[in-house]
Amino acid sequence: MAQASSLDAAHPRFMNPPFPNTGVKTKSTVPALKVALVQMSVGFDKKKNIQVAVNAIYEAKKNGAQLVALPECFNSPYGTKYFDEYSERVPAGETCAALSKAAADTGMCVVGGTMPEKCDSRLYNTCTVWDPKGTMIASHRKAHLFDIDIPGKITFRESESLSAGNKITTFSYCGVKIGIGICYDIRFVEMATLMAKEGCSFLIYPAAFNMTTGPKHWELLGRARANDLQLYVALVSPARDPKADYVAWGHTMLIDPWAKVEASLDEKPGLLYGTIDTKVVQDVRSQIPIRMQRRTDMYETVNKTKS
Ligand SMILES: O=C(O)CCC(=O)C(=O)O
Repeated sequence: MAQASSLDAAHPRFMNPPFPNTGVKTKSTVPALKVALVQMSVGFDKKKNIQVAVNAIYEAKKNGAQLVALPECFNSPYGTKYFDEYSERVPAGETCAALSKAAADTGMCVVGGTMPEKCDSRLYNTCTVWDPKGTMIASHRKAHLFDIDIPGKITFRESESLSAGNKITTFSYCGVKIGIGICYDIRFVEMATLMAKEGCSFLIYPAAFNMTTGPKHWELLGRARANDLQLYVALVSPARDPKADYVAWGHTMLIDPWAKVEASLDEKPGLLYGTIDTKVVQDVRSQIPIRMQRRTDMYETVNKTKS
């Protein structure tokens, strides 16, 4: 079961003990992973953003999480005009140093939301992943750039300043194979399919939907990917700031392999806790065996990023 607690940088408060001592499947022979999803406020002060994230990582640890995930653009305002100024080399910059230290200090896996990454003369929207020793074990550059035009509602062209990544990113932690996509990446079922084909039971999407597509598609897409691939999906958003240039939808959520929303936040800052139980993944996949029933003689999704 997943539960929420509130997050405030200065005054952390706990609404619920997130992981009851008896509730987690310690006797199961298949892996289970306690996770915390951080819906934090993001402003113009980069150092403060990093500190809020680090505080949340410590709060997650105090509440028993083994893995903590931050939202898209957690160290920078979201907008093409900000990416260059807030960008850093990966893993050389202050943001990576803070994430590495927080992972090592807490002994948790930290999925570092996203940050603008500078590499040569290019900018990427990049998620870094840190193991409990503080070593970077994966990084994902957003592969599908958010270029849309809904007249009168929202026009956004990430490709004005960002370059796209070109690989599928998965890693293993505590026996659970995990895949990473970033925000708009979730709209592309092929990418999620390839992550599932690599063995993932859990997909994490640091994301920042907006006030137009958020209410229409946020939950729908999360549940669709969970249902298509029969796995857990986490959508991790910044908290909503109505005064920001780009107003995030919020509603961080964890969805189970039945495509049920296990728990979700509203638009305010908070931490969401839940358990990834790979036994549930196995159950759904054996009870509705679509993975065995695909007509690969008719169609197939192929990873072209590998040689
Ligand atoms: O797909 C959407 O509607 C929103 C995507 C987005 O905000 C992003 O990729 O940053």
